[in-house]
Amino acid sequence: MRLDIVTIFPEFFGVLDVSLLGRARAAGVIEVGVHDLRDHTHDRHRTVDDTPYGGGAGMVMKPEPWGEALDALLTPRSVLIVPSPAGHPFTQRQARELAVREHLVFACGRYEGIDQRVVDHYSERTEVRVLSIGDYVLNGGEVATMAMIEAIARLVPGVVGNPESLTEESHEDGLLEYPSYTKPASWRGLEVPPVLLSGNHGAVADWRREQQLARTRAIRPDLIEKP
Ligand SMILES: Nc1ccccc1-c1cnco1
Repeated sequence: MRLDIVTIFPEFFGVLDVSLLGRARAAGVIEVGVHDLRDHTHDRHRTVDDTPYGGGAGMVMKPEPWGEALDALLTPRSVLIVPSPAGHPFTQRQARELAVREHLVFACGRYEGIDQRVVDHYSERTEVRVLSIGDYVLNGGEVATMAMIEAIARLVPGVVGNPESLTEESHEDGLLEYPSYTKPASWRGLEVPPVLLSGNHGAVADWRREQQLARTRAIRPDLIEKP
């Protein structure tokens, strides 16, 4: 898989050289390119934004630099991902779908966003996904991009050492994960649930499933499909 990121803060992604993704890059499983949007400006001030048509506060990112930057990166097999508070929810299902794609290009917008014609133009030519990581306001797409890259990259074969560890996790099966415990069996007067010490694997599996359902009902009833 190849990831390309376009941003006005390329230094923000320096951290990708360490952590899980760093190993994946070293193993050649994932290639990452970070590109400065300002390299696609041609004025003395390297301008990437301007005032919004129709008035209003803030600035909008100009379409021309984005057009030049994305033309240089996108191929018909790419997916253009645009983080946005107005996007479709980024979910584990999205992460799984994107983890098997060849080429992801992330467009990190700032200010009040990117001129809408950029999404409209590329939607005619390639797959575009406008995605939100949650219902809150960030200053730009970089943090959202980092979160999505971590969620996606860890699903790419060869990135995580033990693929088993990818299955029993929250949202992987549509439910929240069960509570976990380790030694000591007693800590500050709190005991590990006895079933987990019983050695009865069937009983442990049943208990864990019950815990998943109870937790999901209590914390995220929205995740439980309506009949
Ligand atoms: N708030 C934002 C501002 C700019 C780019 C993305 C976002 C975003 C993405 N998911 C939630 O918010």
